[in-house]
Amino acid sequence: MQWIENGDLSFLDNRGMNGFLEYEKAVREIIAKVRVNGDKALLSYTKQFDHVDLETLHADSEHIATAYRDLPGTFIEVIKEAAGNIRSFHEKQKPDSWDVTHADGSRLGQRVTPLDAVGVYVPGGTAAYPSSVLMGAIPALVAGVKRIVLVSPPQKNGEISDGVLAAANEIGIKEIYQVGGAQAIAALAYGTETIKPVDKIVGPGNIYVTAAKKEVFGTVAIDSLAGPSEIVILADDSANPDWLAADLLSQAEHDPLSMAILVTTSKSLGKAVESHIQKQVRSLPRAEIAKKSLDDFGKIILVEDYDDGIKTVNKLAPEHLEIVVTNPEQILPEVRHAGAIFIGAYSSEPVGDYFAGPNHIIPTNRTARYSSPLSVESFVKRSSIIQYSFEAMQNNGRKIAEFARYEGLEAHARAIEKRIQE
Ligand SMILES: NC(=O)c1ccc[n+]([C@@H]2O[C@H](COP(=O)([O-])OP(=O)(O)OC[C@H]3O[C@@H](n4cnc5c(N)ncnc54)[C@H](O)[C@@H]3O)[C@@H](O)[C@H]2O)c1
Ligand SMILES: N[C@H](CO)Cc1c[nH]c[nH+]1
Ligand SMILES: [Zn+2]
Repeated sequence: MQWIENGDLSFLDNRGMNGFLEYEKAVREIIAKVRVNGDKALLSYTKQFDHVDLETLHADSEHIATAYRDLPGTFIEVIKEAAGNIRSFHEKQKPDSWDVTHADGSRLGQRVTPLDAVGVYVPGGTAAYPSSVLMGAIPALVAGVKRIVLVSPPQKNGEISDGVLAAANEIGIKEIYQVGGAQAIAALAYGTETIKPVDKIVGPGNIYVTAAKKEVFGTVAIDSLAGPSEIVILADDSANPDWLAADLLSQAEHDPLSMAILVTTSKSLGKAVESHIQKQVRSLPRAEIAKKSLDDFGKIILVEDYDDGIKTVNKLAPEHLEIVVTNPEQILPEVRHAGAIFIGAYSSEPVGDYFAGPNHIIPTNRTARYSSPLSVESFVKRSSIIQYSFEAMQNNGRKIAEFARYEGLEAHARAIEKRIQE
């Protein structure tokens, strides 16, 4: 991990969307081929990139039954409980339609309607993510989306992961295709013989998936350009270095491009966290990924005091922020930019990844400055309702016509004036 003791955060300039450029050409070609060759291109790319020769794009419905047989019953219970927590949290986010009738009889309002069809991308290249099935699809279910399509690449054994299928089945998602990468995004956006297009694509994925989402944006909506996972921990001497090391590793193990950062007022804590990381990383199955991520992007940033720490955190605008200081409640109101904020020693980041209820699809790459975690809002749209009465038109028509004429739009003015009584 690199130590930063002079407040220099210029490393942030090298993250962000710059990396997309080198993948854009490859991804454009994949999308173009899917548009022309449909299912045939999906099957051929799955063979090329996932090394699986599929007979069908549909997830095998018999496999759902065997997935249940092969998974431990305790894990199914955990999926059910996590799904319940995620559903309850998202139920609170439901936006309401409203309208107001004024004294002159005019009615103004806002009507909220769910999207018709959405695609949920569930990553599956280097690990399977049943948790992302729950996080991607439950807010869509709560919003009332009728058609939810799940895509995820087949695993090395040639099939979609048991856990992904079981999680989808638990929440009633039936339309599932075993295809991933940029080709899956192209299919969701433009449609193929088997996969009918959707209106919005959500969910995280690797650089190919994200570059493809950027490319199809406009034809469909997307949730965000979610980059590799990030964690920032703001800690003082009161924190347990062994636990902090474990939390930093939890995100470093996702991807060699993940970013794990400790911001601390205590040099001795930093040193202790560093040595715990070295001890812990060796025994991790994904040690190589975690090591690469920490070597390339891991940082220990030494700050003068809490104020300096908060300023640093706000500049980093991380996906996940843990606040592990003596009095975290004092810090919380000062945090302006962070996707999810975990408070105190027991709120370890994986609590949010799997179980607590808030969504784990969260803005990365400093986009927490202006965007929010995936939510029920992501799956609805609003229509404005405008109903003018005779009286409202007589009271306001002349003002509207004046505004229109100022803009040089005579037809607008006349449309209004036809309705005004002399
Ligand atoms: N933000 C979140 O909520 C969240 C959740 C889970 C995972 N993640 C992130 O999602 C990512 C998952 O990545 P992954 O790779 O494991 O799975 P993935 O499903 O995103 O990508 C796998 C696909 O990439 C395509 N691909 C691989 N090599 C290619 C190549 N050379 N050319 C073209 N296409 C290629 C293949 O089609 C393959 O199916 C990680 O970065 C992880 O951190 C984020
Ligand atoms: N931490 C990831 C988001 O950055 C989400 C996740 C899924 N499974 C485990 N973790
Ligand atoms: Zn995680």
